[in-house]
Amino acid sequence: MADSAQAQKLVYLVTGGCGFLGEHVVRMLLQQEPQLRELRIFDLHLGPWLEELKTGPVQVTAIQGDVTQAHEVAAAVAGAHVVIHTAGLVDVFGKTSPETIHEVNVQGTRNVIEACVQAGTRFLVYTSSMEVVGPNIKGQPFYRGNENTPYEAVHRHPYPRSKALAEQLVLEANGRKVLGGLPLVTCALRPTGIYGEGHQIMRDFYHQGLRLGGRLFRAIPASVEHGRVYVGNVAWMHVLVARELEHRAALMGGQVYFCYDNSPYKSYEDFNMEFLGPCGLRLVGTRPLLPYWLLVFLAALNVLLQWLLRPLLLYAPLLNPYTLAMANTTFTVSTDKARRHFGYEPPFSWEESRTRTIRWVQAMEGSAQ
Ligand SMILES: NC(=O)C1=CN([C@@H]2O[C@H](COP(=O)(O)OP(=O)(O)OC[C@H]3O[C@@H](n4cnc5c(N)ncnc54)[C@H](O)[C@@H]3O)[C@@H](O)[C@H]2O)C=CC1
Ligand SMILES: CC(C)[C@@H](O)CC[C@@H](C)[C@H]1CC[C@H]2[C@@H]3[C@H](O)CC4=CC(=O)CC[C@]4(C)[C@H]3CC[C@]12C
Repeated sequence: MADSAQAQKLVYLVTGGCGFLGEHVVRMLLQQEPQLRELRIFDLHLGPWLEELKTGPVQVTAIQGDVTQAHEVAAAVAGAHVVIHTAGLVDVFGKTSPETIHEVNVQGTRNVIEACVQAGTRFLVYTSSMEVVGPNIKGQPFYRGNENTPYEAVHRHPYPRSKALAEQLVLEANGRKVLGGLPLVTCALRPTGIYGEGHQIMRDFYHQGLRLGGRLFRAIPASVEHGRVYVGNVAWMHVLVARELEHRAALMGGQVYFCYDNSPYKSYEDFNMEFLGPCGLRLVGTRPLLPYWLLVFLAALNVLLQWLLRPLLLYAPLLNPYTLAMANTTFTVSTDKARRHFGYEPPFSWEESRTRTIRWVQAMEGSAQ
């Protein structure tokens, strides 16, 4: 990338740039990256909001494309200095087949890596996930863990498997010679459960609560903590890593970093109520209203119903065996590796993150407030 002596401006490519995280990364780059000359936004589904971005000083290029198509990826990467690869299928609800999840998340990532090598693009930031680590299929807790905490990462579900395989490809690609002979510098960021404006699962919980008369029913013990991180802080970490990779290649290249901020450790459901409560919903029960065995049965019933109804409609409820197991296993992160390696500090405090998310829920159509 250009050093301070050069006036050269940079070309960034964000794959998945129209997604929940991707949109925040795109907007953060436009606000916070002074070296940006062109921002390419590559996505299967382009959002109409992109048009409003084309009035600024940075050239914004929207590219409708599919990461599973190597030639489309190669065309988008050609000439880029930095690639931020967020595109992926985030499906733990059985909406897509395991093959499709693998094709997008693994082969798509392989296509991005090869495109960087062929094009001479030297810096690649990959959006990995906490799920690469866990919770594992044995339900072992990961309590205030960090990037070096020993943990048996064992996955059967196609989503975490695909993220683990893709992350491995990215880290192994670090140091490969790209066109021109210089080394590729890669880095993987592992967000915990992201929340904030645009979070579809939060939207689903909210609408479920509205359908149930303003109530949600506790299914998970309050003692089971799940790490969460605000989308704006995750976006900032991506921007900062992309900027620092060149100057700190020896330290950061081939590394993984958890995405973290000062969001409190709570159960998944109690954390959601930080935003849904002020918007008129109530979480019924100080402990799970149903015994765990019954939840397991209902989750399995949902899988059967999904299979039976598939020829007619997509039935993909929040409760299934995987989501129940995830929600019931503590997974929290406590680390400062990103601060130590590239000076990351979360720009949004917990209070700001909470306020922004509440305002977004309140603005949702059909709000109870
Ligand atoms: N949402 C979360 O809590 C977390 C998400 N992540 C990761 O962050 C990344 C972004 O996730 P979200 O923003 O939540 O998901 P999202 O579904 O909102 O965004 C993903 C974007 O990728 C695009 N995409 C999907 N398949 C594509 C393909 N074949 N070609 C091109 N674009 C394609 C989608 O159109 C979408 O715009 C993913 O890689 C996910 O694994 C990691 C940790 C937590
Ligand atoms: C129905 C109840 C049991 C309810 O509590 C289920 C909650 C469930 C939908 C979520 C619990 C944990 C979430 C996952 C976690 O935040 C880690 C993730 C990382 C990602 O990369 C993508 C999203 C997710 C898998 C996230 C999905 C929703 C949960 C399973």
